[in-house]
Amino acid sequence: MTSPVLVALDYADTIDALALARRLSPELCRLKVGKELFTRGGPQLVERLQELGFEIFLDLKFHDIPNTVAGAVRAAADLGVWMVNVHAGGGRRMMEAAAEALAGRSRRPLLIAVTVLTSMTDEDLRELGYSEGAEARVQKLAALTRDSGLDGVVCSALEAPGLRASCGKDFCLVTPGIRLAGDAAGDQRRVVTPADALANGADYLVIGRSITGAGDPLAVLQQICSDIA
Ligand SMILES: O=c1ccn([C@@H]2O[C@H](COP(=O)(O)O)[C@@H](O)[C@H]2O)c(=O)[nH]1
Repeated sequence: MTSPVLVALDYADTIDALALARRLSPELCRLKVGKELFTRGGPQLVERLQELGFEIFLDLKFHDIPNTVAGAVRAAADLGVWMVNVHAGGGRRMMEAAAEALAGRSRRPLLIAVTVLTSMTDEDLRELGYSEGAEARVQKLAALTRDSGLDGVVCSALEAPGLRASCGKDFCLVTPGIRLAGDAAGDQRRVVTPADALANGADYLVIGRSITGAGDPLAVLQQICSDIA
């Protein structure tokens, strides 16, 4: 599997999610299961997607006290997922507890932390009381994530060049907010095309509605894969 594409299965119905998965191919993408679909389908749905041959990014963005997050990350690892995440805003002790929960496993998921959601702007951050903009805040949270022993971060591909420079080539950069040229941004604010995201240094591209909302999702996925090959 060399494709960097992670298709976000944001469905309200497990039947629709499984139907889309059956139209796609594990050769072309991994699948991301987020809060809505997991709340509908639970671990059984993740297992069914894995049985179809897909590696799963369990995008539940855990953010709680260290003991609780450690337990949640352990449960995700027991499910056999490929990647799991927490919120960097939970702080060093929370992230260290999450990393520690996976230590010593022969096979463990990649553990990454969300920095600043790609739906947020500098103005949104100001409203929350942060004086720095998204770029600076992402840098700060990524440094804390790396120092806490995690594998990488979720960020916008706009921040990828700076993070490559500061965090090195082995730090995993997972980038949602991906839009094909001409697609509506919707609720996303820091958006980048697939080719530009990879050129900026992203490792993985999270793509939801540009694929799932298409008339022929497989054709769009194939086009993206051939454009970035
Ligand atoms: O900062 C973040 C973190 C996670 N996401 C998730 O990625 C997908 C994006 O879907 P699109 O339809 O391509 O906008 C979605 O599941 C989000 O929960 C994010 O967008 N930004």
